[in-house]
Amino acid sequence: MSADIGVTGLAVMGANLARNLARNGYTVSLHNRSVGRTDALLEAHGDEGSFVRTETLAELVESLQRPRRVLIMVKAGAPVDAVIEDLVPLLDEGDIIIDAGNSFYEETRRREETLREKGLHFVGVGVSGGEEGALNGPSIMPGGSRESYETLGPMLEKISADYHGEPCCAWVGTDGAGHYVKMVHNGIEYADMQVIGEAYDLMRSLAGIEPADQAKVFREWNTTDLASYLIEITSEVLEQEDELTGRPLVDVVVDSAGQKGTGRWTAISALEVGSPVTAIAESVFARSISSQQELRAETNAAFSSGIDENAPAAEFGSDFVEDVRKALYASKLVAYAQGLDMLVAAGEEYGWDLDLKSIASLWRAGCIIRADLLDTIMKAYDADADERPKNLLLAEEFTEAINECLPAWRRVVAAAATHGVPAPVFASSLAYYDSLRRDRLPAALTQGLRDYFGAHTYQRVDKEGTFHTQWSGDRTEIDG
Ligand SMILES: NC(=O)C1=CN([C@@H]2O[C@H](COP(=O)(O)OP(=O)(O)OC[C@H]3O[C@@H](n4cnc5c(N)ncnc54)[C@H](OP(=O)(O)O)[C@@H]3O)[C@@H](O)[C@H]2O)C=CC1
Ligand SMILES: O=C(CO)[C@H](O)[C@H](O)COP(=O)(O)O
Repeated sequence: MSADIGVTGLAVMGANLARNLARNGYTVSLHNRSVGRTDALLEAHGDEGSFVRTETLAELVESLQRPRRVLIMVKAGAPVDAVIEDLVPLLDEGDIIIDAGNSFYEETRRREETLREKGLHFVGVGVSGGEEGALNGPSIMPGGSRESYETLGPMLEKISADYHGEPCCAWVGTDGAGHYVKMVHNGIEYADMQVIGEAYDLMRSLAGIEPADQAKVFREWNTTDLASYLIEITSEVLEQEDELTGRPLVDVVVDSAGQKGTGRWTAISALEVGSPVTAIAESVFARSISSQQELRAETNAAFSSGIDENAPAAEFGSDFVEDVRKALYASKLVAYAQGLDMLVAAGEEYGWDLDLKSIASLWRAGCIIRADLLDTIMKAYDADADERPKNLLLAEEFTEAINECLPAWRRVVAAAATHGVPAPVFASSLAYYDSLRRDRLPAALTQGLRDYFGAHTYQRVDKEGTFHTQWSGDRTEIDG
């Protein structure tokens, strides 16, 4: 029997996607560089659907119906190129290679261009949902040609997460657009997790709420406008007790956050397209600082917080917890606003007509950043182009929410600074909001300084033109 699709790369994600495809009625050919993974999958789950066991890529390709669809789910980077190099001589014009890993979008653009010249479709697909999502329905963000989506789309939509009858899968744009959207999803994921961490740290350090009690707080928050997958699993992580020591498990986990690259790429790309994703970038830096273990230990020994130990203890009760919830929600909105802004900037840069409403719809289920607020985000972009908000914060629902959270947000950032608890994303999100909101920024002074030392010129608020002042000369202003 010829298979509908081949999957190569059967670690956690590939194996679960293959099972998901088979459970949905597709015949799936299986391949992995080391055949042990293929056999392990067949042994444990071979009865879940129709699978074809193959040992080589040639056998995999041979087993597929045309046009052939080969889904690669290997480690991002050089392994993807290695697999493509081995696959290409085995394929014919019109066949489709799908890279569903977390590949860097520029590499996807390069691969797509090279393979297009050979008559092959190369589809970079963002997949989110981790192990569980890959099996039961992930959020899927496919790029590549529209033509390839006609063949591939129905299959991807069928295995994607279902949000009230709608698939969390839609074509997002050509070449690297799918991987770009997934990358920004992960950037938001970084910020979302960081603000959760800051809320936890503040409630623990200032209000003395232990992890098991915080689990209850997060569970309660999950019934508010913060409701989301990450808030839900935070309560589960916080209530977990370490079997070995009886302590909260979170206390015996090394406080050094890993990162595989997507957050860093988001920050780099944002700098390149000129999009100020301060919350996302700060959350990447927060992970970097956390992993500077030796420097942190030395600094911890060298400095104190500088807080007056004899000052009367401040009260951090239930009002503070509610303030933290509001600061968390406002900062989370900023992270989404920044991620979506960045997509608009990247769309202009790379020629993608990214539809923010559709993208928000893909994130409503299956993915790590799924949250109730995505429904509201979708509605905010459900308008004619000239009526869509320029920034998510300007959507009516969110303007009201920010106004409601603002006093609490300021109190929390002030408390964090006063008491020496780092809250980089709470603080930078507030600064972002204030920067957008203020009528004048000190950028005018920056322009003056640039003009002073480099004759970079400036514009005036009261007349057209470009001007230069002879700052160190007779101080006259001349046309620039
Ligand atoms: N884990 C997650 O939650 C998520 C992961 N992703 C992305 O999905 C992809 C797969 O992730 P995951 O399942 O965690 O697996 P890994 O990223 O750990 O990759 C392991 C797989 O890559 C294969 N591989 C590595 N090097 C090569 C090579 N040179 N040639 C051929 N195959 C190679 C391995 O084969 P072998 O068994 O022979 O070593 C194995 O099948 C990655 O891009 C990841 O970033 C996306 C969303 C969520
Ligand atoms: O894509 C994912 C979730 O959406 C992966 O889990 C990814 O590994 C998360 O990034 P990092 O490992 O850098 O935290």
